[in-house]
Amino acid sequence: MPLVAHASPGDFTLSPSESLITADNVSLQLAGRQLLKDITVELLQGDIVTLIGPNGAGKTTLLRLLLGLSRPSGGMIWRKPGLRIGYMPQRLHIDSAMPMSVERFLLLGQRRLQPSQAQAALDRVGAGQLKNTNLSNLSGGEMQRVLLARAASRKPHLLVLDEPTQGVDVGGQGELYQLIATLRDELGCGVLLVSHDLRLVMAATDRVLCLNQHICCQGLPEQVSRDPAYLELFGDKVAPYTHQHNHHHNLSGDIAKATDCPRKHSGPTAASRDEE
Ligand SMILES: Nc1ncnc2c1ncn2[C@@H]1O[C@H](COP(=O)(O)OP(=O)(O)OP(=O)(O)O)[C@@H](O)[C@H]1O
Repeated sequence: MPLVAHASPGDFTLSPSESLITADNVSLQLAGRQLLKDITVELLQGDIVTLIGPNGAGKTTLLRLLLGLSRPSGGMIWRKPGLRIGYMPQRLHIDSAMPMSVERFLLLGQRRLQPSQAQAALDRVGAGQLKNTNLSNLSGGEMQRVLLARAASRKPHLLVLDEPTQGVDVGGQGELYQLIATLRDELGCGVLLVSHDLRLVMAATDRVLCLNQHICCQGLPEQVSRDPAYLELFGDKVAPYTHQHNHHHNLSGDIAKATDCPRKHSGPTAASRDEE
C-alpha cells in the first residue's frame, strides 16, 4: 500500500485549491490495537481546525498520518501536490551545553532562508529581540514563539501545531492563540492545532474536532458549544477541560463499548444538524 494514496481530486467534494489534506474513512491498527477508526476530515486553506481529545486519544498518531509520516491501515489520505507544511512540535529538548543562537536555529536545514527573512519571521511573532539569544536560555513562552517563527518561516500552506501552548502561562496562551490567528491571516494558510484546552482555542478556531480514537463530535465552535451533546462530552465551558465520554476504553485503550456515544460517529456536524 502506498504511503499516501493520491485520489483524483474529483473524488472529493471541494476543489483542490481549497482542500489541503483530505482523510477519507481512515483507520489505523497497530499490533492488534485499533488506534484510529473511521476518521474523515478535510483541512482547508485559511481554516483553523483544532483537534482536541484526552491523553492517548490518537491526536499525534492522526497528525503523523495526515503529514504522511506513517501510513493508514484503511481509508485514503489525499494531499495537495506541492503542499508546504510548517510543523511546530510539542516541545524541543535542548542540551544546555549546546551553544546555538535563535537565528542559527531558524536557519538550520533551511538553505533558502536568508538571515533577513529569519529576522522578519521572528519579528512577526514578537521575538525579534531574541535573535542572538542562546536557545537554552529562552523561557517557555519565548521558546514557543521561536518554534512558531521557524514553522511559519517556510511560508507554509499548512501550519501544524502540536500543543503550541505547552509551558506557557495562561495570559501567554491567549496571546499565542491570537498570534496563530494573525499568522493565518497574514500567510493565508490553513492551521491544524492540537490542544487539550477547549476554553482558549474556542476564540481562535474555526472548527473543532474531538477525537477519542474516532471522531466523537465536530463542527463550528459556537454551534458545538451550544450543542447539548457537546456539553455532555465536555462539561461547562469555563470548567477545566475534561473528557466525559459515555463509552469505555479497556486497558489497552480499545473501545470496549462504543454504542452509547452521544454523537453519531462520522455523522453530520453540529452545523448541518442545526439545519435539519
Ligand atoms: N507505534 C506505535 N505502536 C503501538 N502503539 C502506539 C504507537 N504509537 C502510538 N501508540 C499508541 O496509540 C495511542 C495514541 O497515542 P497518541 O500519542 O497518538 O495519543 P495523543 O492523543 O497524542 O496523546 P497525548 O495527549 O498524551 O499526547 C496511545 O495509546 C499510544 O500508546
